[in-house]
Amino acid sequence: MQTEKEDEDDASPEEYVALSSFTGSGSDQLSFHSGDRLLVHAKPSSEWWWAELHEVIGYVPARYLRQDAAEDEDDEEEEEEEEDPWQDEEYFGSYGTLRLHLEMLSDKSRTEAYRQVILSNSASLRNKVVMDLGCGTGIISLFCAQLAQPSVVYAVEASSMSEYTRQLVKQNGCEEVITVLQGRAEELELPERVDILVSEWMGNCLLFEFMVESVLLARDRWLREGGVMWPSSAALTLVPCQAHSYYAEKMAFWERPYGLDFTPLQPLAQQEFFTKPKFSHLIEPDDCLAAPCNVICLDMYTLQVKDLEEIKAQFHFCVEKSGVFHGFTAWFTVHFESLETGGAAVELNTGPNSEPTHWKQTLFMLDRPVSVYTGDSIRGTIVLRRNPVWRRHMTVTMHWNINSSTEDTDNCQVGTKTFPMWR
Ligand SMILES: C[S@@+](CC[C@H](N)C(=O)[O-])C[C@H]1O[C@@H](n2cnc3c(N)ncnc32)[C@H](O)[C@@H]1O
Repeated sequence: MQTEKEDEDDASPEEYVALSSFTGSGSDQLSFHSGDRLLVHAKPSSEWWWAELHEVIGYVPARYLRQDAAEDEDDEEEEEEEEDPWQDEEYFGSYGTLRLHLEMLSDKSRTEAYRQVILSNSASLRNKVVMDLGCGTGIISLFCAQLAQPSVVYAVEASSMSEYTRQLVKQNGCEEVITVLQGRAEELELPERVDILVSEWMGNCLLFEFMVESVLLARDRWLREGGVMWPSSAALTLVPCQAHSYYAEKMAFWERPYGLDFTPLQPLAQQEFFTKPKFSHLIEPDDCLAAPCNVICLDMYTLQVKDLEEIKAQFHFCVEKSGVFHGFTAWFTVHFESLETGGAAVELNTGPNSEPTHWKQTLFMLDRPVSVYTGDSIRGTIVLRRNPVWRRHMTVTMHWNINSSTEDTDNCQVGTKTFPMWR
């Protein structure tokens, strides 16, 4: 009797087209460019397939491939009917429940930053028209109505939470000022342009969920000439770091549990725990091996939706203390410009030197830790590539190069790794 796997191996390879470029890490992953045609020989897991390109064979991430449109038009039409690339039902479904709103409102640093922006700009907000895009429970709109005197706040919310937002607005006596509009911002009509567009759109590693696209589209459509964006700019910060306890918990554990050698499970552990980034990581400032560096800076006035497809930056860290380089940690900061003459900008920093927020930080583990020494340099690039199909997802590719500072070694170690978030 043949096993399923043998059946698969015997089948003739299927042709797939690459939706976007991919740079393989390690010797068993295959690199390819957008539009390349690959022959898939086997699908050992739902995430990684065994494929061939120009007579070279290796593992490829399944989510980068799609069957040829010409061959499979009917299937594709069916698929597209079934699956929304924005996954709005799931996305807005989760914002229709209290769990996420409780998490966000309990995050004092986050919520207080918005409160502070409004309070410190209350004089300038007088008689202004405000849009609060993705108002959720309406907290930012309520701050505007209570702490300043805008002429109107359009509180836009696509999830079913908006029904409660209306009640909260009424309950707090703000119905004269706040107009709650239920629907996707992209599909709504406002009676006028706005002076201020405020939104809390940031996701893990700044961009995940890509709500920022809705904000940019609303800016182009509804913000009046000279109007203000809050946040006004955003930065992604990166640092090479140690992660001893996470490494011990997920990888070193298999070295000798109960006195037995379980190391054959380590490659599996690497695939299972280190392929995707770890959200909700809290890095100790002491675990930073170098000074953190702002790798990406986005200007919310000039950023374009098309810029989000691929954001690439270079980094150069100078190792400040010897240790084990387990990976990179990323976090973001947003700035809110002041409207008052001489007023200070407000900053919301989600890094390890500020009060922890509900985003915490994002940890990207290398496949193998590397010892580094004071004076070594770590140079490289980071590329945030939006998923061409699943529009709320992206991959983060890091390429790095460690140059030793010690004279007796001519040691240059190079690595590349692509992390899906999540597809
Ligand atoms: C991160 S939450 C912020 C909620 C609220 N502003 C706060 O600070 O607590 C983002 C909210 O935006 C809503 N949202 C996301 N994209 C939207 C869009 N295109 N149109 C309308 N609402 C949207 C979500 O349903 C969610 O409630």
